[in-house]
Formats: sequence, C-alpha cells, structure tokens
Amino acid sequence: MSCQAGQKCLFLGSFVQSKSLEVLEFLHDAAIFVDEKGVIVALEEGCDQKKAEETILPKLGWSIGEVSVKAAEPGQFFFPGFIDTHIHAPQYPNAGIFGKTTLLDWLNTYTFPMESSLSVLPKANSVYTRVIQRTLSHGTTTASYYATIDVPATNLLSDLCLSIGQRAFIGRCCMDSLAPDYYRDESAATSIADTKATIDHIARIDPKNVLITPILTPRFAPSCTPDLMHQLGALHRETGFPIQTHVSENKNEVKLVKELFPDFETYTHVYDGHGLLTNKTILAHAVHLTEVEVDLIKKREGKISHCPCSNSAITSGTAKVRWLLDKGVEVGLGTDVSGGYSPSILEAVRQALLVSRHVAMEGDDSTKLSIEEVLYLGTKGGAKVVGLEDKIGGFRVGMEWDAQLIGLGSVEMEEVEDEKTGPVDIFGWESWDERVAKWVFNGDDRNTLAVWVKGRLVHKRK
Ligand SMILES: Nc1nc2[nH]cnc2c(=O)[nH]1
Ligand SMILES: [Zn+2]
Repeated sequence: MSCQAGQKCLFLGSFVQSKSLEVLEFLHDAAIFVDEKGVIVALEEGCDQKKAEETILPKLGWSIGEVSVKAAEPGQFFFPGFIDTHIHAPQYPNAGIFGKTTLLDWLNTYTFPMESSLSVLPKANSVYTRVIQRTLSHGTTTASYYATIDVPATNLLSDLCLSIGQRAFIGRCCMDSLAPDYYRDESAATSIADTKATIDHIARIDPKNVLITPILTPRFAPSCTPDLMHQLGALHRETGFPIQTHVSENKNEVKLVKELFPDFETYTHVYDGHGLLTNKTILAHAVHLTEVEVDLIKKREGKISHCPCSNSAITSGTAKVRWLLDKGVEVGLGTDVSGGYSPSILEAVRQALLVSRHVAMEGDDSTKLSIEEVLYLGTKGGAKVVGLEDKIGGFRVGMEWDAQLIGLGSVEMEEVEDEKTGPVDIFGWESWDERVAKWVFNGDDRNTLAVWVKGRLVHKRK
C-alpha cells in the first residue's frame, strides 16, 4: 500500500539525511510515523514492522487497520525531498538552449521571448504542468519559482502547484526598466498592483500558506527602477513575504549595475539601499561578490542560491561556495532553469561538487566540497534559504514528510543492466557512503521511485 495524504503512514527501512554540513546520517531498520496532516510524529531506530505495530502504534493511539505501510526494500532508502531555491518555470521549454550566449544577450535572445509567450494561458498551462511534474519526478518537493510579469499565468502556476502538490514560492516577475517594450511592466505602480493581485490570489487558494507562499521578485537591479525597488521593499516590510532576485552573476551585468546605480558602493548595496536585503532575501548566483558584499549579506542574514549548472552553461563564472560557507552565509542550490539546462537538483548537487573542484584548481584545495556538503546544500541548506528549516529538509519529529524513495538497481553482479533502474546496475557490494556517492554521480530520475510532499504521494515511478 502507498502512503497518501490524509492517511496515517508508516515508513520502514533505511533513511539517509544530512545531520550537519559535513555529516550524513544513516538510519537503518528505522520506522517513521506520519500523521494525516503529513507531520512526522515518531521516529524509531531498530524498529521493524512487528515492533512498530505492537509497541509504537498503541503509544500513538493508532490502530493497525488505519495505517498504510511503505517499506523500502533492501538497498533502497528514503531521502529528504530536494529544495530548488531558484528556478524560472516559464523558461522550461528553453532548457538546453543557450548557444554561446552570456547573461545579457541570453535574456534578449531566448528568455524574454519565451516568457512573454506564456501570457497565452493554454501554453502556460501545459508548460507549468510539465515543469511541476518533471521537477517532482526528480525529487524536488519545494521550489522557489520565478513566473512571468503576467498575472493570470502566474496565478495559474500557483493553482497548479497546489493541485499537483508541490510546495512552492511563487514570484510574479517585476521589471519596469531596461527590458523590451513587449515584455516590461508599464510602471512601478502597475508592477506593484500586479504583484498584489498575485498575493491576493494566493491568499484565496492557500490562506495559511500551507503549501504556496508568494515571494516578491524584483527580477534584478538592471530591470527595476529605484521607485519599484523601494515599493517592493515597503511591501516586504508590510507583508513579511520573502524576496528573491539575482546578484552579481556576470561581469558585464555587474558593470551595468555600476553604471545604472553610480551612487551605490556595490551591486549588493543597491538592494540594501532599497530595503530588499533582509534575512528573507534569496540572492541567486553571487558569483562575483566582493568581500564587502559578502560581509553585508552576512550582516543582513541574506541567503544565497548557488546555481552551478547555469553558471557554467552561460559562462557566468565559478561561485566561491566554500568562501561563502566559511563566512557563515546560508547557501542552497538552484537549477536556474533555463540558464541551467537541467530541472534536477541531483544534477545541481553533482555540478556544485565539480565547480568546487574548478575553484580548487585555481590553487586552494580546501575549496573542494564533499558529497556530504553538496547533499546538505540540496536539502537542509535549501530549507534554511527558503526559511522552512523547521518543517522540511530532514526527518525529525515535528517536521513534515517531504521525501523521496531512492532505488539503485540490481544488487546481483550477474544481472544485466535494467533500463528501469538507471545507468549503474551493479549496486549492493559497496558501503553506504559509496552507494550514496554512486547515486550522486550516476543517478537520475529513474532512481526516484516515489516522492511525497506533506505526506501526499505526488510522484510514483511507473
Ligand atoms: N540566470 C538568470 N539571470 C537573470 N538575471 C535576470 N534575469 C535572469 C534570468 O532569467 N536568469
Ligand atoms: Zn535565475
């Protein structure tokens, strides 16, 4: 029986999660009890189904008949759902298309035309449905989405996340400057009014933000007037909703910001000066930050979304993640579809590891990130970046069941490769640490057997 929302569920088997940045925790022969609301109410180690049913269920006041059981098979494991701290839903049809462009010409060549075309609602419906289903199939249980400037399409993205069951932050993109006529907010006033229209819509469909939360989204400083940024800063103070934007992704962009905002010391100071750098701000990329900027971000407790696939694809640069972590800044991972070519956070996990090696090749070996560290960034780190660390990113009593079941192919050396289980078919002889490393480097959505958000089964591999 599969566990569904609204049911009491018992999950049995092996569970892997980040204990800290450096340490992965392996719980074997464990049992996790999830109530009808999708909340973890008990976690027992050394507990098989018999013990769970005979000793724990009575303590919880649950009867066997009302609990559905999902047991991981030997070699399979439950892992916290991935958190994508930065993804552009309307850019999904462009994934993999970037040619030799860099940020500013990439925006004009590919991105603005595609985003603007999604004001046609049937198209938005099919693109948004696909991106939600595809990211869920890769284990992304929470996504911080940029939508477009169009209110109905942005509201539709909220509706679809809620009905399909993905936890999401939904940002109507604000851009009233330096963008083409066909794709720009008319004024700061209309940009704010349209942002409020999406906030009101989300208040109607999910008033307590159980699954869906609005996020204020000034696209990036070059496409926002000071007036718009000031008003978004005021809206943030008034509503408490988080903020997402881009910072210091590309050298020409940094130069442009200097030209557009000559009175500010740095790019980061532009956001800070407009009330947009707070402990609820997610800054994507942060590739070319100076030390002064990182210190300011730390002081304001701002968060960073590291987007390694995108930074390599559109040649933005190599973000210095070890440095950011050593400075005490919270970092998560973003796919940044479609600057990033892949909707998979597992791909971002592996690219974060590889990019850290490119940084190391510049001379400092200590910058290399470990498997443990990059998996932390994709789960617990991401949860801190989106401000949900008490709810998601790990398995603890009181947290919600946002999880994926991972299966890694055959354990028999003699078996031939099974298309269904992924590119690596010889699993089972290695240690658990090695097994997780093999998953990180060779795994894909074929290994993501099932995905739950807040206790609801939202994806099952066919
Ligand atoms: N990667 C990326 N950077 C941006 N900066 C402003 N807009 C964008 C965008 O859509 N993608
Ligand atoms: Zn982006």
